[in-house]
Amino acid sequence: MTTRTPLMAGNWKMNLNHLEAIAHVQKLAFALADKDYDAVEVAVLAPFTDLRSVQTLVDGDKLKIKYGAQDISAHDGGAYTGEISGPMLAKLKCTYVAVGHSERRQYHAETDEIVNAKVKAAYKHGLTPILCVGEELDVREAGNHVEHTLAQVEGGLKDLAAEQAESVVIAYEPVWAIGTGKVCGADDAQEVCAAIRGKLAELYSQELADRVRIQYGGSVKSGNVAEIMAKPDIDGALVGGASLDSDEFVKIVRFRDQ
Ligand SMILES: O=C[C@H](O)COP(=O)(O)O
Repeated sequence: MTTRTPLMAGNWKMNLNHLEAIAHVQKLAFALADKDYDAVEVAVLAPFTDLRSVQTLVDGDKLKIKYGAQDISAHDGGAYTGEISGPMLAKLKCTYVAVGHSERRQYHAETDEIVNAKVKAAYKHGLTPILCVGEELDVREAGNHVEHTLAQVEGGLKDLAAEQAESVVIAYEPVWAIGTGKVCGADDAQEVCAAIRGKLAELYSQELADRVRIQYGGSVKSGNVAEIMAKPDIDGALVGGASLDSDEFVKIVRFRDQ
């Protein structure tokens, strides 16, 4: 049986300046112990302006917390005002980068083609993409949520070789459950996460599908994380709001105790 180490990632979104980021990571580092890191991989996805500060802290104190960015340019460099490239993130020793978050798709018109180009840019520079997928409320109400989400998975991974796809992290985030306090039921989340694993098996192989970590995201808190993590195809959480509270995020990391 394949064992997948759960990945608990805090997506800070556009919160915490670089000083607040240092204080926040210090609190996490103080609270988390080796036994936590043995059981769970812990990561923070910080705003670009925080990454150097987070890197300095993590390197300096040899912290086991991983970190990454919330977006990446599809381009390696050049005249793309405001963008941040893969080489820049790699230089900051980022491990992860979120790609195709619904807020990027919604507010920045990111299509599956753009998301696919960003996933490829991440791999090109040694970063692990967290490919975010999930349906809007009207799609769920119409009963098309599985089909919609699987199309995003396929679009995001288009033309990727198995050697790359085997390390991808997929975050299933139903848009209607993000920041709303409305959690997708654990059974409903499991239904889609199982379908995503099935899609990976179809695109690549069952062996590869069994190795890929699939997270759930959308109003995850210490009070609901255990139920979500009990589902066989859910291997972690992408946590927004609750990751800004260090005590709450530590409880989420320790989901087995909740
Ligand atoms: O990336 C994280 C998700 O958008 C979830 O955000 P949330 O936990 O605030 O609902």
